[in-house]
Amino acid sequence: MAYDLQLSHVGKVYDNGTPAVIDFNLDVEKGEFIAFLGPSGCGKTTTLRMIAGFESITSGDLLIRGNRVNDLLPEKRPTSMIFQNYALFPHMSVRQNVRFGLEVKQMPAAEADAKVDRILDKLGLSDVAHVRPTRLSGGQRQRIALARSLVVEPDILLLDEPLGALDANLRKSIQNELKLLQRDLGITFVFVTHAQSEALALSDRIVVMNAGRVEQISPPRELYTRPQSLFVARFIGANTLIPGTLRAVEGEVATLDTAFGALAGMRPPGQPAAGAAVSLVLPAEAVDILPGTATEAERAAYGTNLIPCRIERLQLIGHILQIAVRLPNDELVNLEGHADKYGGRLHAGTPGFVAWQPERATVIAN
Ligand SMILES: Nc1ncnc2c1ncn2[C@@H]1O[C@H](COP(=O)(O)OP(=O)(O)OP(=O)(O)O)[C@@H](O)[C@H]1O
Repeated sequence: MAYDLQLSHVGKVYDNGTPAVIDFNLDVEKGEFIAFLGPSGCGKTTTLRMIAGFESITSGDLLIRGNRVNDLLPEKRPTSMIFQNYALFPHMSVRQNVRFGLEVKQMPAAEADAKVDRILDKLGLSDVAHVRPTRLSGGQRQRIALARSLVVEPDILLLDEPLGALDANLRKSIQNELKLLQRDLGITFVFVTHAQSEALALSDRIVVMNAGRVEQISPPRELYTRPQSLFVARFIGANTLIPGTLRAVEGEVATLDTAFGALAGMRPPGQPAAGAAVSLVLPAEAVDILPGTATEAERAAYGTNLIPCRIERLQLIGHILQIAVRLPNDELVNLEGHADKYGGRLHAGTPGFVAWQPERATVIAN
């Protein structure tokens, strides 16, 4: 398999001794959309800058299309980078901004003009080609930055929080544009964000980072439904974590002993031994709430995965029922479900059960 981008045991220690990135491994296929996601300071930008060549690599290897590029200058790499503030030249027109990279490459004028025309057209900027970017909106400036990066036809486009400066509505619409553009061009995108909704909406795979290390690399849905560490379970989605000790693993299902009795979920990665400290990760969307009046047969469908609770609050918003329940340990859990599913059987101030099927929850080692 030929990869577009490979990071093999890549590490970065800054001159002041800060270990910003530790043993980073990732193979990216051509045309993939990869997001680096994690809290502030976890090493996302440093990793992106190492790929671009703006930051040196302390250890490991960086390969682009099979060629080691550790020591290659940024302008010699087949990458283009978009910065959060776009770094447009204010004294140049949109067209001049976009054309700049081709001039640096000393491309013949006619060829450069044709390429610039094409990309301005593609991004809907032809009408403002002669305007200075300072007079344009955030969304338009974002598109100019994209045009300027894409006109040089990079193999890999690197984006550092490119939507961070936009308001929520514009962000949504540019997200869609970005995804369509990426599919259309078929080039590899590596995208840094600390907004999980953005990473989940855009990426083929997400790299979750924590304190310089990679926690998990997975497609969005898998990250959501099968977190592999407590950090990921806390960082992504809305999960309730129930601590316990591992009792047994049978096939794909693990049972753990908890303060609420024996509970079951999908087995953890690796081979933790019986008695190991583990947690059950219960995604909000995996939970069914049963009324206290549920029949024996209804309850039996969940095996031992039933925790008595008190239904504290119900609020109907459109056809979505928002439910707050209190567990026996006093923890408040917020859930929501389609109103039809509950058909008026739940009542605030009454007892109920939190219930789930084992395959909808995950057991992970602490
Ligand atoms: N030039 C530098 N010199 C020394 N330390 C640095 C430098 N740049 C970043 N760091 C440190 O390296 C670590 C990783 O920083 P980095 O900017 O890569 O994180 P990030 O995940 O991109 O954060 P953010 O989301 O806030 O941009 C942090 O501890 C940061 O303080």
